[in-house]
Amino acid sequence: MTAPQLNGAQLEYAIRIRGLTKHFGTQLIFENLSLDVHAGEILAIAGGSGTGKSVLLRTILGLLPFEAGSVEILGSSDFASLSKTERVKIERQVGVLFQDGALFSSLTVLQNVQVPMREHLKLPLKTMDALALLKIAMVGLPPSAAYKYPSELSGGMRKRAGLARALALDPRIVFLDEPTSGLDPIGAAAFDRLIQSLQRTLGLTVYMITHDLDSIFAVCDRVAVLADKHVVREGAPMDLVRDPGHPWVREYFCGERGRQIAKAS
Ligand SMILES: Nc1ncnc2c1ncn2[C@@H]1O[C@H](COP(=O)(O)OP(=O)(O)OP(=O)(O)O)[C@@H](O)[C@H]1O
Repeated sequence: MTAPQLNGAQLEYAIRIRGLTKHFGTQLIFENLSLDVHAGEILAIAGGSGTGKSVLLRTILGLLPFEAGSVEILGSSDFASLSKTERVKIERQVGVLFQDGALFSSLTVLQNVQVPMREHLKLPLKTMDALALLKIAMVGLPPSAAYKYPSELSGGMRKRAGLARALALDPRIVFLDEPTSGLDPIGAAAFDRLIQSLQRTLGLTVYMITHDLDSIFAVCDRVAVLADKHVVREGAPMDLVRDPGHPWVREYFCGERGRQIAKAS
């Protein structure tokens, strides 16, 4: 596993969040939330509905403002204080797979994968075609999928196409928003294996929002649990089973299904 580097030095943390406070109007979403994402790990973000998993993702990506705290990505200064040029440099090293794949319906898979390339790289079309086909193969799609439109693909294939687009610029961090939701258990397990193999081969840091206990135990190095407006528990999945430390964690990880999966893994 190759850890991300900054000016030649290995980075310990891919993301560092400190003292984050965020409101929507009068609704407090995060209060003094801190979280470290280790370089080269697969981190699951879990928590009940409405605890802010998606808001945290969008906040890290700089898509939502916040009132206090800091977000550092790949050894940068606080993301919010970066110049436009510095932000673009970081953004190029980050890939995102949104929940529904967020593909453009009027573009083929190949064209979808090329969207970030067109935005950030100045390459001849032939080179972009070759690169996009490579990414499409990397996520386990057949070459014929490249020329299909999203509506012509199964849900699992759309997720893979979205992942190919997230990998378009060879990112160092990949954010996945519920990557296995809507997939049958076999498709979900195959997608988990794909993520793990890409993470190992490319040395990626993976930040994955998930409700899927199978995924958490199969591929995640650590889990961070959101509740009560901050991260209430983080650690290896088995550590959370042994020592839940919070009622939601106990209910989720130590219920019958959690215990069964933990026992089998
Ligand atoms: N743009 C917005 N404007 C106002 N409130 C918002 C906005 N986006 C999210 N919220 C609120 O922030 C809270 C956290 O929402 P979020 O979508 O992050 O939850 P979640 O943990 O991802 O939930 P789920 O697991 O159900 O997807 C919710 O109360 C939601 O209503």
